[in-house]
Amino acid sequence: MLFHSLQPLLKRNQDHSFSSVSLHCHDVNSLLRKLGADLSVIQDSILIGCSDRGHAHFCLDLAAVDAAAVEEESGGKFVDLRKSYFLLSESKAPLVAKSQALLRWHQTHRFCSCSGKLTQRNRAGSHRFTAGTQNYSYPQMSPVVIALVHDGTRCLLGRQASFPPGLYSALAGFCDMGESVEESVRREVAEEAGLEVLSVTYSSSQHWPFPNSSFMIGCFAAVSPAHSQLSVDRSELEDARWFDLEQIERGLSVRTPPRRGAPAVTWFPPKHAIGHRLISEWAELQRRHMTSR
Ligand SMILES: NC(=O)C1=CN([C@@H]2O[C@H](COP(=O)(O)OP(=O)(O)OC[C@H]3O[C@@H](n4cnc5c(N)ncnc54)[C@H](OP(=O)(O)O)[C@@H]3O)[C@@H](O)[C@H]2O)C=CC1
Ligand SMILES: [Mg+2]
Repeated sequence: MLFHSLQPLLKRNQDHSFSSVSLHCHDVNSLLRKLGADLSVIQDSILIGCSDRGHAHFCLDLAAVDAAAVEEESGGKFVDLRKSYFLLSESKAPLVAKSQALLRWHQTHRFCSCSGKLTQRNRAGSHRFTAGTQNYSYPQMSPVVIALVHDGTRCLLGRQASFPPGLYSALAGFCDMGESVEESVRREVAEEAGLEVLSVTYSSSQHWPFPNSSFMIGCFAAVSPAHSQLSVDRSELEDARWFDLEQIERGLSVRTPPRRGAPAVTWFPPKHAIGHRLISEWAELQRRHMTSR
Protein backbone atom coordinates (compact mmCIF):
# COMPACT_ATOMS: atom_id res chain seq x y z
CA MET A 1 0.00 0.00 0.00
CA LEU A 2 1.67 3.18 -1.18
CA PHE A 3 1.67 6.63 0.45
CA HIS A 4 3.29 9.94 -0.37
CA SER A 5 4.03 12.24 2.57
CA LEU A 6 1.42 10.22 4.52
CA GLN A 7 -1.28 10.52 1.83
CA PRO A 8 -2.60 7.13 0.64
CA LEU A 9 -2.65 6.27 -3.07
CA LEU A 10 -6.28 5.65 -4.07
CA LYS A 11 -7.93 4.64 -7.32
CA ARG A 12 -11.46 5.05 -8.57
CA ASN A 13 -13.13 1.73 -9.42
CA GLN A 14 -15.49 1.15 -12.36
CA ASP A 15 -18.50 1.43 -10.04
CA HIS A 16 -17.13 4.89 -8.94
CA SER A 17 -16.21 3.62 -5.46
CA PHE A 18 -12.61 4.17 -4.26
CA SER A 19 -10.02 1.70 -3.02
CA SER A 20 -6.39 1.90 -2.01
CA VAL A 21 -3.87 0.85 -4.66
CA SER A 22 -2.21 -2.41 -3.57
CA LEU A 23 0.78 -3.41 -5.64
CA HIS A 24 2.87 -6.57 -5.59
CA CYS A 25 6.48 -6.05 -4.52
CA HIS A 26 7.63 -6.78 -8.16
CA ASP A 27 5.36 -4.00 -9.41
CA VAL A 28 6.71 -1.50 -6.88
CA ASN A 29 10.22 -2.49 -7.99
CA SER A 30 9.42 -1.93 -11.67
CA LEU A 31 7.62 1.33 -10.90
CA LEU A 32 10.64 2.67 -9.02
CA ARG A 33 13.03 1.46 -11.75
CA LYS A 34 10.91 3.14 -14.43
CA LEU A 35 11.00 6.42 -12.48
CA GLY A 36 14.76 6.15 -11.96
CA ALA A 37 14.23 6.10 -8.17
CA ASP A 38 16.46 4.49 -5.57
CA LEU A 39 15.24 0.86 -5.20
CA SER A 40 16.50 0.65 -1.62
CA VAL A 41 13.47 2.70 -0.42
CA ILE A 42 11.54 -0.60 -0.52
CA GLN A 43 13.45 -1.56 2.64
CA ASP A 44 11.55 1.21 4.47
CA SER A 45 8.32 -0.81 4.07
CA ILE A 46 6.44 -1.55 7.28
CA LEU A 47 4.62 -4.84 7.86
CA ILE A 48 0.90 -4.19 8.38
CA GLY A 49 -0.35 -7.77 8.58
CA CYS A 50 -1.05 -10.96 6.65
CA SER A 51 -3.93 -12.00 4.41
CA ASP A 52 -5.99 -15.14 5.16
CA ARG A 53 -3.72 -16.91 2.67
CA GLY A 54 -0.62 -15.85 4.59
CA HIS A 55 0.55 -13.18 2.15
CA ALA A 56 2.40 -10.40 3.95
CA HIS A 57 1.11 -6.85 3.41
CA PHE A 58 3.32 -3.80 3.72
CA CYS A 59 2.96 -0.04 3.52
CA LEU A 60 5.58 2.32 2.13
CA ASP A 61 5.87 6.10 1.98
CA LEU A 62 7.39 7.25 -1.32
CA ALA A 63 8.04 10.81 -0.09
CA ALA A 64 11.44 10.77 -1.83
CA VAL A 65 9.88 10.00 -5.25
CA ASP A 66 7.98 12.44 -7.47
CA ALA A 67 4.30 12.12 -6.49
CA ALA A 68 2.89 13.10 -9.91
CA ALA A 69 5.08 10.51 -11.67
CA VAL A 70 3.89 7.72 -9.32
CA GLU A 71 0.27 8.79 -9.88
CA GLU A 72 0.71 8.71 -13.64
CA GLU A 73 2.39 5.29 -13.65
CA SER A 74 -0.06 3.67 -11.22
CA GLY A 75 -3.28 5.34 -12.41
CA GLY A 76 -4.01 6.36 -8.81
CA LYS A 77 -4.03 9.60 -6.85
CA PHE A 78 -2.50 10.52 -3.48
CA VAL A 79 -5.36 11.81 -1.32
CA ASP A 80 -5.37 13.53 2.07
CA LEU A 81 -6.24 10.95 4.76
CA ARG A 82 -9.32 12.82 6.06
CA LYS A 83 -10.73 12.96 2.55
CA SER A 84 -9.80 9.30 1.97
CA TYR A 85 -11.82 8.34 5.05
CA PHE A 86 -14.96 9.68 3.40
CA LEU A 87 -14.15 8.06 0.03
CA LEU A 88 -13.19 4.55 1.16
CA SER A 89 -15.61 1.81 2.15
CA GLU A 90 -16.07 0.61 5.72
CA SER A 91 -13.90 -2.45 5.02
CA LYS A 92 -11.00 -0.56 3.39
CA ALA A 93 -10.64 2.54 5.59
CA PRO A 94 -9.24 0.90 8.79
CA LEU A 95 -6.24 -0.70 7.05
CA VAL A 96 -5.34 2.57 5.34
CA ALA A 97 -5.65 4.36 8.70
CA LYS A 98 -3.49 1.76 10.45
CA SER A 99 -0.82 1.99 7.73
CA GLN A 100 -0.69 5.76 7.85
CA ALA A 101 -0.52 5.71 11.66
CA LEU A 102 2.47 3.32 11.59
CA LEU A 103 4.27 5.33 8.90
CA ARG A 104 3.65 8.55 10.81
CA TRP A 105 4.90 7.01 14.05
CA HIS A 106 8.17 5.90 12.43
CA GLN A 107 8.66 9.29 10.79
CA THR A 108 8.22 11.13 14.10
CA HIS A 109 10.28 8.76 16.29
CA ARG A 110 13.61 8.90 14.54
CA PHE A 111 15.36 10.01 17.75
CA CYS A 112 15.51 8.39 21.19
CA SER A 113 13.54 10.43 23.76
CA CYS A 114 16.08 9.46 26.48
CA SER A 115 19.43 10.03 24.75
CA GLY A 116 18.56 12.05 21.64
CA LYS A 117 20.48 9.49 19.54
CA LEU A 118 19.17 8.17 16.22
CA THR A 119 16.87 5.14 16.61
CA GLN A 120 16.65 2.12 14.33
CA ARG A 121 13.61 0.10 13.37
CA ASN A 122 13.34 -3.65 13.69
CA ARG A 123 12.81 -5.52 10.43
CA ALA A 124 9.00 -5.67 10.55
CA GLY A 125 8.66 -2.09 11.77
CA SER A 126 6.76 -3.03 14.94
CA HIS A 127 9.13 -1.05 17.17
CA ARG A 128 12.26 1.13 17.26
CA PHE A 129 15.32 0.89 19.47
CA THR A 130 18.52 2.73 20.26
CA ALA A 131 21.59 0.68 19.40
CA GLY A 132 23.63 -0.40 22.43
CA THR A 133 20.86 0.43 24.93
CA GLN A 134 17.72 -1.19 26.31
CA ASN A 135 15.58 1.69 25.01
CA TYR A 136 12.72 0.34 22.92
CA SER A 137 9.71 2.31 21.79
CA TYR A 138 6.45 0.99 20.39
CA PRO A 139 3.73 2.72 18.35
CA GLN A 140 1.22 4.38 20.67
CA MET A 141 -2.38 5.54 20.59
CA SER A 142 -3.94 8.20 22.84
CA PRO A 143 -7.10 7.00 24.60
CA VAL A 144 -10.13 9.17 23.80
CA VAL A 145 -13.65 8.72 25.16
CA ILE A 146 -16.56 9.41 22.82
CA ALA A 147 -19.90 9.49 24.57
CA LEU A 148 -23.40 9.68 23.18
CA VAL A 149 -25.28 11.47 25.95
CA HIS A 150 -29.02 10.67 26.15
CA ASP A 151 -31.89 11.62 28.42
CA GLY A 152 -34.34 8.84 27.60
CA THR A 153 -35.97 10.38 24.52
CA ARG A 154 -33.23 12.57 23.02
CA CYS A 155 -29.49 12.38 22.39
CA LEU A 156 -26.93 15.15 22.52
CA LEU A 157 -24.65 16.02 19.58
CA GLY A 158 -22.14 18.82 19.22
CA ARG A 159 -19.85 20.35 16.64
CA GLN A 160 -16.43 21.98 16.82
CA ALA A 161 -15.82 25.12 14.77
CA SER A 162 -13.28 23.12 12.71
CA PHE A 163 -15.88 20.53 11.56
CA PRO A 164 -17.22 20.81 7.99
CA PRO A 165 -20.51 22.82 7.89
CA GLY A 166 -23.52 20.90 9.25
CA LEU A 167 -21.51 18.00 10.74
CA TYR A 168 -22.53 17.00 14.30
CA SER A 169 -21.10 14.14 16.37
CA ALA A 170 -21.06 12.68 19.88
CA LEU A 171 -18.96 14.50 22.50
CA ALA A 172 -15.34 13.37 22.64
CA GLY A 173 -12.24 14.10 24.66
CA PHE A 174 -8.78 12.76 25.49
CA CYS A 175 -8.47 10.77 28.73
CA ASP A 176 -6.33 12.52 31.33
CA MET A 177 -3.47 10.63 32.97
CA GLY A 178 -4.78 8.33 35.70
CA GLU A 179 -8.47 8.52 34.73
CA SER A 180 -10.84 5.60 34.21
CA VAL A 181 -13.14 5.59 31.16
CA GLU A 182 -16.11 6.47 33.40
CA GLU A 183 -14.24 9.40 34.97
CA SER A 184 -13.19 10.73 31.56
CA VAL A 185 -16.78 10.55 30.26
CA ARG A 186 -18.16 12.31 33.34
CA ARG A 187 -15.51 15.06 33.18
CA GLU A 188 -15.79 15.66 29.41
CA VAL A 189 -19.60 15.84 29.47
CA ALA A 190 -19.51 18.21 32.46
CA GLU A 191 -16.83 20.41 30.84
CA GLU A 192 -18.30 20.59 27.35
CA ALA A 193 -22.07 20.53 28.00
CA GLY A 194 -22.45 21.29 31.73
CA LEU A 195 -24.37 18.05 32.38
CA GLU A 196 -24.07 15.51 35.17
CA VAL A 197 -23.75 11.93 33.88
CA LEU A 198 -25.68 9.35 35.93
CA SER A 199 -24.36 6.17 34.29
CA VAL A 200 -21.89 5.14 31.60
CA THR A 201 -22.30 2.06 29.37
CA TYR A 202 -19.56 0.79 27.08
CA SER A 203 -20.51 0.24 23.44
CA SER A 204 -17.46 -0.39 21.21
CA SER A 205 -14.06 1.00 20.28
CA GLN A 206 -11.94 1.83 17.26
CA HIS A 207 -8.55 3.11 16.19
CA TRP A 208 -8.88 6.63 14.78
CA PRO A 209 -5.88 8.09 12.91
CA PHE A 210 -6.61 11.74 13.83
CA PRO A 211 -5.01 13.90 15.10
CA ASN A 212 -2.14 11.47 15.87
CA SER A 213 -3.61 8.00 16.38
CA SER A 214 -6.35 7.90 18.97
CA PHE A 215 -7.96 4.86 20.57
CA MET A 216 -11.64 5.81 20.62
CA ILE A 217 -13.68 4.25 23.44
CA GLY A 218 -17.37 4.57 22.58
CA CYS A 219 -19.93 4.83 25.39
CA PHE A 220 -23.48 5.84 26.12
CA ALA A 221 -23.90 8.33 28.96
CA ALA A 222 -27.30 8.72 30.64
CA VAL A 223 -28.42 12.03 32.14
CA SER A 224 -31.66 12.86 33.91
CA PRO A 225 -34.35 14.51 31.70
CA ALA A 226 -35.02 16.80 34.67
CA HIS A 227 -31.44 18.09 34.49
CA SER A 228 -30.87 18.36 30.74
CA GLN A 229 -30.36 22.14 30.48
CA LEU A 230 -27.16 22.67 28.46
CA SER A 231 -24.32 24.98 29.40
CA VAL A 232 -22.04 24.65 26.37
CA ASP A 233 -18.34 25.50 26.61
CA ARG A 234 -18.05 27.70 23.50
CA SER A 235 -14.26 27.54 23.57
CA GLU A 236 -14.51 23.79 22.79
CA LEU A 237 -17.80 23.48 20.92
CA GLU A 238 -19.37 25.85 18.43
CA ASP A 239 -22.75 24.29 19.15
CA ALA A 240 -24.39 21.39 21.01
CA ARG A 241 -28.05 20.41 20.77
CA TRP A 242 -30.53 17.75 21.77
CA PHE A 243 -31.88 15.65 18.86
CA ASP A 244 -35.02 13.51 18.92
CA LEU A 245 -35.36 10.26 16.95
CA GLU A 246 -36.94 11.93 13.92
CA GLN A 247 -34.08 14.46 13.63
CA ILE A 248 -31.51 11.69 14.04
CA GLU A 249 -33.14 9.58 11.32
CA ARG A 250 -33.12 12.57 8.99
CA GLY A 251 -29.40 13.13 9.69
CA LEU A 252 -28.59 9.45 9.16
CA SER A 253 -30.24 9.53 5.74
CA VAL A 254 -27.94 12.33 4.49
CA ARG A 255 -25.24 11.23 2.08
CA THR A 256 -21.95 12.09 3.79
CA PRO A 257 -20.42 14.52 3.17
CA PRO A 258 -23.27 16.39 1.41
CA ARG A 259 -22.53 17.31 -2.20
CA ARG A 260 -20.94 20.70 -2.77
CA GLY A 261 -23.64 23.31 -3.38
CA ALA A 262 -26.36 21.13 -1.79
CA PRO A 263 -28.69 22.92 0.69
CA ALA A 264 -27.34 23.20 4.26
CA VAL A 265 -28.25 20.08 6.26
CA THR A 266 -27.29 18.42 9.53
CA TRP A 267 -25.25 15.27 8.91
CA PHE A 268 -23.20 12.79 10.94
CA PRO A 269 -19.74 11.16 10.66
CA PRO A 270 -19.27 8.45 7.97
CA LYS A 271 -20.43 4.87 8.62
CA HIS A 272 -17.00 3.61 9.67
CA ALA A 273 -16.54 6.32 12.36
CA ILE A 274 -17.51 5.25 15.85
CA GLY A 275 -19.55 8.48 16.19
CA HIS A 276 -21.85 7.15 13.45
CA ARG A 277 -22.04 3.73 15.09
CA LEU A 278 -23.13 5.23 18.43
CA ILE A 279 -25.77 7.44 16.81
CA SER A 280 -27.28 4.60 14.74
CA GLU A 281 -27.16 2.21 17.72
CA TRP A 282 -29.07 4.76 19.83
CA ALA A 283 -31.64 5.25 17.03
CA GLU A 284 -32.16 1.47 16.79
CA LEU A 285 -32.66 1.15 20.57
CA GLN A 286 -35.02 4.11 20.55
CA ARG A 287 -37.10 2.62 17.70
CA ARG A 288 -37.38 -0.69 19.56
CA HIS A 289 -38.29 1.11 22.75
CA MET A 290 -41.05 3.08 21.00
CA THR A 291 -42.59 0.03 19.32
CA SER A 292 -42.58 -1.94 22.57
CA ARG A 293 -44.58 0.80 24.37
N1 LIG B 1 -14.36 8.71 15.31
C1 LIG B 1 -15.32 9.59 15.58
O1 LIG B 1 -16.52 9.37 15.31
C2 LIG B 1 -14.97 10.91 16.25
C3 LIG B 1 -13.66 11.16 16.60
N2 LIG B 1 -13.32 12.30 17.29
C4 LIG B 1 -11.90 12.47 17.63
O2 LIG B 1 -11.77 12.58 19.04
C5 LIG B 1 -10.58 13.30 19.29
C6 LIG B 1 -10.70 14.05 20.58
O3 LIG B 1 -11.80 14.95 20.57
P1 LIG B 1 -11.63 16.47 21.02
O4 LIG B 1 -13.01 16.98 21.25
O5 LIG B 1 -10.77 17.18 20.04
O6 LIG B 1 -10.82 16.31 22.41
P2 LIG B 1 -10.82 17.25 23.72
O7 LIG B 1 -12.22 17.64 24.06
O8 LIG B 1 -10.03 16.51 24.76
O9 LIG B 1 -10.11 18.58 23.28
C7 LIG B 1 -8.90 18.59 22.57
C8 LIG B 1 -7.80 19.22 23.43
O10 LIG B 1 -7.39 18.29 24.42
C9 LIG B 1 -6.00 18.49 24.72
N3 LIG B 1 -5.33 17.17 24.70
C10 LIG B 1 -5.17 16.39 25.79
N4 LIG B 1 -4.53 15.25 25.47
C11 LIG B 1 -4.25 15.30 24.16
C12 LIG B 1 -3.61 14.41 23.25
N5 LIG B 1 -3.11 13.23 23.64
N6 LIG B 1 -3.51 14.78 21.95
C13 LIG B 1 -4.02 15.95 21.52
N7 LIG B 1 -4.65 16.85 22.34
C14 LIG B 1 -4.77 16.53 23.66
C15 LIG B 1 -5.53 19.53 23.72
O11 LIG B 1 -5.61 20.80 24.38
P3 LIG B 1 -4.35 21.51 25.08
O12 LIG B 1 -3.25 21.46 24.07
O13 LIG B 1 -4.89 22.87 25.40
O14 LIG B 1 -4.09 20.67 26.29
C16 LIG B 1 -6.57 19.52 22.63
O15 LIG B 1 -6.69 20.74 21.96
C17 LIG B 1 -10.34 14.19 18.06
O16 LIG B 1 -9.05 13.93 17.62
C18 LIG B 1 -11.34 13.73 17.02
O17 LIG B 1 -10.69 13.44 15.79
C19 LIG B 1 -14.26 13.21 17.67
C20 LIG B 1 -15.59 13.01 17.35
C21 LIG B 1 -16.04 11.89 16.55
MG1 LIG C 1 -14.06 17.52 22.94
